[in-house]
Amino acid sequence: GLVTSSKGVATYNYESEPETCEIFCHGRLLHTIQMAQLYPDSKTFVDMKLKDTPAQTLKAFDDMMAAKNNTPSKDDLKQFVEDNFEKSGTEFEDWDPSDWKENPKFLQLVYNSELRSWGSNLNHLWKMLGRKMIKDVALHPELYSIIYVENPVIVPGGRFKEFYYWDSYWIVRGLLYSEMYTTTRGMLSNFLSIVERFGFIPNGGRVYYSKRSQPPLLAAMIQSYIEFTGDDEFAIKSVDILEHEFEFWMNNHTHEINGHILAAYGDASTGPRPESYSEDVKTAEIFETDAEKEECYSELKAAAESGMDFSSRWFIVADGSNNGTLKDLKTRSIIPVELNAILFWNAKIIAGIHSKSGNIEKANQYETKAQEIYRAIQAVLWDEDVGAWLDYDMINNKRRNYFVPTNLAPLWMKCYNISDTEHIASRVLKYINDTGIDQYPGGVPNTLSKTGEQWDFPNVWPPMQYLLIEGLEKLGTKETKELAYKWAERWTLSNYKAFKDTTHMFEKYDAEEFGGHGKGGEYEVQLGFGWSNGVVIEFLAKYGDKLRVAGGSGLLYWEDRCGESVDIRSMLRFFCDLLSKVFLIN
Ligand SMILES: OC[C@H]1O[C@H](O[C@H]2O[C@H](CO)[C@@H](O)[C@H](O)[C@H]2O)[C@H](O)[C@@H](O)[C@@H]1O
Repeated sequence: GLVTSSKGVATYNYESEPETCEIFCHGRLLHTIQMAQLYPDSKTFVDMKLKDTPAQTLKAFDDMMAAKNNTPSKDDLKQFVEDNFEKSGTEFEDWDPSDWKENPKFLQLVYNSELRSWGSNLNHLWKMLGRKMIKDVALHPELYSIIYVENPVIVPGGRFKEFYYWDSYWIVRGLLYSEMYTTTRGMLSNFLSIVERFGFIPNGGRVYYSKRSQPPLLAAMIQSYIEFTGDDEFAIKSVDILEHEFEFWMNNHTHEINGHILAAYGDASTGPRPESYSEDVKTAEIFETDAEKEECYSELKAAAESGMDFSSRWFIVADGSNNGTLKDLKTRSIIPVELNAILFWNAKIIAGIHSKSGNIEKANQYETKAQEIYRAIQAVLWDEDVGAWLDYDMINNKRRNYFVPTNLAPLWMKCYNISDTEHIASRVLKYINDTGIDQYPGGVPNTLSKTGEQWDFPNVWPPMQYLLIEGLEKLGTKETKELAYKWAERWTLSNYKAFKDTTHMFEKYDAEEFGGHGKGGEYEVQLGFGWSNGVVIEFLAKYGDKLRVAGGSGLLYWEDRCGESVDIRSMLRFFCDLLSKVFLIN
């Protein structure tokens, strides 16, 4: 749906939506095909290309249904899909990024030759993950579920063949370290044009994602691009659109809590998620009325907007705890820490761009907005006793004291009283100690609840490790910096072990196993993988002078600590350590 101009109030316009939504977002055809579960992955169908217009396809569908007395067999439906759709993938053409470099400078910052050569592999992976759309998508958007963008994009990988909004933040940072400035700028221009078309950035680059977003990190991507290139002009030209996206969130996603305005995730469509249709129908089966089922679908889609689909983080049961299942999702009633910290960041970045261009009035206006969000976060979400910011439950009017890495998100964008740094650092370190999150060999788990959902224990997610490590690093005390390095080392070496064992980078990893990959949730773990590569490239660039594998600390060191894969060398080292201690004591 198009929206008002960038000077006006940003709002959804539900009237207009992409034409292929008739096929891929809602309606009888989508329902019938997806409920037949023709493919192991529900996303397969909604990524296909139409052979004829949506209207003709719907007519062919109605004719087929009539001919089969409205009870087609699975084979009839398979045949219908084969006759009327093409496999996905035809929307792309080969693309070799012209700005790709064999030896970006970050590689020279990596001391260890094994890790350097891995960094070079990761740099090569950008070529595998690049996607450029054929012009036919622009000429005939009514035949595709993919949203046309002019410039090639780097995608997450596996089943995720289109851009994903928040993934792109870590992808863009990796690309910047790889010095792929043209590709980065192209991706940012795509996003800016999408805000102009949709009023906000959809969850991913498909029409079926077009009524929900993801954590709004475009301003932060532009800030990263400026940091690396010094291209202030690009930011100044983009600032109206950044304002538009910011106002969209503030106008459509906010709630008043104790006199403060704070945002929550949501969604503006009806029905199950098209890409996981039968899964959502099954989850909602337990509800009797259509209205209750619709509420359940909205909660599922709001959780998808958060990027953490799915997690006990969003469960609220009758006693107010998180001890539930997907039927207990109450995402829309929870004020999430990171979303508000990101909105604070947006306002700060916009203020900074205005002050660069000399628009002091606008700079002050956005600085004031940032301060309002900061005050709201401190008043409603910061918990002095706990030592962290906590999500807020609007049903029970209380903070939710459950560990999620995002409880420390404000450290990442310095959304706290800087003159209070020492105090915050000591509270936060105590929180880390109290929650026991530092005890896992494969990284900090997303939550401490084991539900089988992919954003719960024991899965560890690259963007969350990044957020924690960056936050601790920015806090800047000796202890927090040491912990940041320890976690960065563990993360990088665990990813390296997984890569050595499998030759793959994974979308998520396993807290309980050094070098183990994640699992659970509604689809198989994906390979590729955009944000994983981006995070590791940044850690190699930042910490590569200290990181070591084999011989020194590295893999052996971490595996010893996990009590797994203990080999002869590490056993010897253990006994040597023990002997030296005995001699020292005596
Ligand atoms: O198909 C199920 C869900 O898949 C996506 O979510 C997961 O992958 C995304 C791409 O890496 C990532 O951004 C998200 O955090 C993951 O949970 C998609 O974003 C969901 O909307 C979709 O329902």
